[in-house]
Amino acid sequence: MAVSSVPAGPSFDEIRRAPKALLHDHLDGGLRPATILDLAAGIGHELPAATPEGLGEWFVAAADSGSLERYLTTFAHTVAVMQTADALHRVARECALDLARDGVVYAEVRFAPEQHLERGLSLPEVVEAVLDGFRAGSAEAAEQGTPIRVGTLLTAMRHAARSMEIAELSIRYRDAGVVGFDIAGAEAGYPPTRHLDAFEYLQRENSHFTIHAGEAFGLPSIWQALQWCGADRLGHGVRIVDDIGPDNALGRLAAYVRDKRIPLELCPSSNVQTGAAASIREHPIGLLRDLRFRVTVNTDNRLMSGTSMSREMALLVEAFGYGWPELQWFTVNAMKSAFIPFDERLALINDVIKPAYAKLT
Ligand SMILES: O=c1[nH]cnc2c1ncn2[C@@H]1O[C@H](CO)[C@@H](O)[C@H]1O
Ligand SMILES: [Zn+2]
Repeated sequence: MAVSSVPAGPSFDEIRRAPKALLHDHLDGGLRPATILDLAAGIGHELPAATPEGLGEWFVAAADSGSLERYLTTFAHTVAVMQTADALHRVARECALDLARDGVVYAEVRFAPEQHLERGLSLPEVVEAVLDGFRAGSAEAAEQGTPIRVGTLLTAMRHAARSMEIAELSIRYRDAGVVGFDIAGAEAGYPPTRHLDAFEYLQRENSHFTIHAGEAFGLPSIWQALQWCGADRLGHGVRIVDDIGPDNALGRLAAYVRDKRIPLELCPSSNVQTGAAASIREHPIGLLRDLRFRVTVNTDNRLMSGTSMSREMALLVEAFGYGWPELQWFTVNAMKSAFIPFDERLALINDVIKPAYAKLT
């Protein structure tokens, strides 16, 4: 008797070799565990584990907390070792190399300059060290045959009061590698409208920004981010499903998000860890894709989730049975939603992404 078998989806290794685009990745959430150990030893910072494997496991377990607030406490250890120009340069260089090795051809990596001033660096020194590190890592990646373009987003912390300064910093460095602005941190109790002056300033400067919204808090946060602050994209935005009824009827906000093609920077593993989704299989990404929202797949924090772009895609292949057409769609969606100029986005889509997926499908 012939055994019929379901054709297997793309394997992890095939996904790794396919070009991918990443819009939501935190620099201080993606350090190599060995680098944290090395940098911590140099400054006498005490860590909860003594080996790279042990430390990697500690981050994932500690971040697996069911709450965004507890998840965010793990960043104390990464931010602590990123307080000198050398350390920032190293972390940024390694980030570009790690993403390139994972097959990411375009990445927007974000971090909060205001969190790196503990040992005397100024805000411009922080930004320059990171931009230099990305340049060095990207140049090495190109030499190794895995070219990557890295754009930087400057994040302001939503509980703090420096968003205007950080917005100005993003404009000062807009021609040197900074492609946009973001706000992050605990969501409940810190609505994005606290930073309205910064967003209005950025709009007047014809700049781009995304806002973490609809992750730990629901629709009001998404509505404010879009209709008060003017965000170009939503960091997570996963709770937009709260505005989708039975029979998939869209409420006015969900309809607006879909009609205006507002990009959703979805981060499946991170959402499971913070409790925004019960499991990958139950993650709203399946529904949002079926309804043709502008869905993108992202890592958020590779260290805290023990993940990579390839792993996030492989998890979706496993959970939802996706094949190359869906993975290409996510990748093109991300590229269309990037903050670099239109002609550069188009070049990556037409010259890099589409030809590679054409060979795979
Ligand atoms: O998923 C998230 N939601 C909100 N804030 C976050 C998330 N991941 C990281 N950060 C925050 O962003 C800062 C700058 O990179 C990190 O230090 C962390 O506090
Ligand atoms: Zn994030």
